[in-house]
Amino acid sequence: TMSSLEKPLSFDKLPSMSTIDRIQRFSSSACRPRVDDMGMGNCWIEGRDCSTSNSYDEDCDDYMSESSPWKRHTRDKSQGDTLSRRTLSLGRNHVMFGNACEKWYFPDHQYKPKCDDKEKRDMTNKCLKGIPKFVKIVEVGPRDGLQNEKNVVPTSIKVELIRRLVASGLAVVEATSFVSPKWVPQLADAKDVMSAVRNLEGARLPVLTPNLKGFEAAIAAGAKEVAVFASASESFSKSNINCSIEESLARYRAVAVAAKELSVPVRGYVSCVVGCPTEGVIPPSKVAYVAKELYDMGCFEISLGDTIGVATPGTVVPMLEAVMAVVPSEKLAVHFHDTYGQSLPNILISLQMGISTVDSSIAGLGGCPYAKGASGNVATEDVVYMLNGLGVKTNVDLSKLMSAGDFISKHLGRPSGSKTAIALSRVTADASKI
Ligand SMILES: CC(C)(COP(=O)([O-])OP(=O)([O-])OC[C@H]1O[C@@H](n2cnc3c(N)ncnc32)[C@H](O)[C@@H]1OP(=O)([O-])[O-])[C@@H](O)C(=O)NCCC(=O)NCCSC(=O)C[C@@](C)(O)CC(=O)[O-]
Repeated sequence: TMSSLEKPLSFDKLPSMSTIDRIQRFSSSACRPRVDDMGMGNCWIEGRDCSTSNSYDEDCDDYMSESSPWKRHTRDKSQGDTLSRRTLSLGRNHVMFGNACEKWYFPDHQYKPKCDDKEKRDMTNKCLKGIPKFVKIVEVGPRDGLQNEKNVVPTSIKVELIRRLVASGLAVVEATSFVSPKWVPQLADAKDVMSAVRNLEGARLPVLTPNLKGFEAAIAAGAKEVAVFASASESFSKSNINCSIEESLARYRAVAVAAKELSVPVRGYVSCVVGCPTEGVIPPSKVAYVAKELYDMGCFEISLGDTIGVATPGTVVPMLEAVMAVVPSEKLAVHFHDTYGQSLPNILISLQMGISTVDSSIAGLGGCPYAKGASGNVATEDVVYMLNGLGVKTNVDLSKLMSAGDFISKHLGRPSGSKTAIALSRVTADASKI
């Protein structure tokens, strides 16, 4: 039996707007305590001073060149004051939830390297060195999430969800798919969704297009960016888009040519980058081949999808190494499903390898109708929480994001799939009783 702490929150306990408001209040700079009020001593101030020294960086470079063959691709080569940026951000994160909870979020041993303790400081930076300063999050909930819902979500709810996601600061929100309504009835209202959000400002709103027919319909509805989706598994290609990998690439070349004429950016997906529901293990060389084909036809970014969520860091590393040998890391994104709870470690190792674009889905919605057993994508709230903790910028407001997650979870009538959303709603509920 589960203890009360372990029980998932029931629907009626989901965070209410007043909870969100409380978080907002906690996170406002007006309430920010002084650094030394935060129970973290002066270590971060000291950390900033120390981290600017050259030897610090050189130590890290030695480590990276010894143990990280992918180093040449990382964007973030010299981060003299990495630690201080992470400190400031950590401070914000910390403040957000108040002193009462600090011991749960930031155990002493994790984030308190002392200046005179060179070994500890080096260790911290060896682990954080490759991680980019900024991560672009591509929100795929309205598309990848809602395509898999048993009940079709009304157009007005989809539109409101997209609005809220954009309002949270997400710069890219995948809005819908112009695919066959016979194959994916959940997104049969693509035209109406797109027409309603086409003039929304502040974010790019790409849509999936499996062929020229879909591309033309998308453009007619007002889409300004599209995505094509190939697979590294022959059998998944067949079951998802009813053609072989080569046939799909030929279709996508036609889409890429048409898009180029209109200056419409095309994103490329590769599915089943680690495993396939029918073929099992997929060799990294196959993934690299498909990724390179998409890149060569003009895709500005290639998203590597662990469609059924079987990857672990142990399989992500060789897969990324193979792909990075043919496509630059800054053109790559990772797209993890959370079937085995491996998404966050998979993302972390991807960041350490220099990836700086991460796909995720609000409230962990998602799955693929043609990949049985695949669970939702990694939850955007969980990704933002982790990145905040690492001091990586995302420009996403976690409280507004939670409001979007709350909105869709309430509509779907089930608790959020985001552990962060559930935990924060508990924390703020507890705080309100103090
Ligand atoms: C690719 C097709 C269309 C081939 O489907 P098909 O049946 O082989 O297509 P067809 O060319 O033979 O045409 C059959 C009918 O579909 C129509 N049709 C043809 N194209 C379109 C279109 N674009 N929009 C609307 N209608 C279309 C076409 O006009 C015709 O209509 P009919 O004459 O029978 O009335 C179909 O298999 C399909 O739509 N598949 C989409 C499947 C899908 O959306 N899967 C989920 C997204 S992929 C994913 O989730 C993975 C990802 C990206 O997230 C990454 C990861 O997690 O790994």
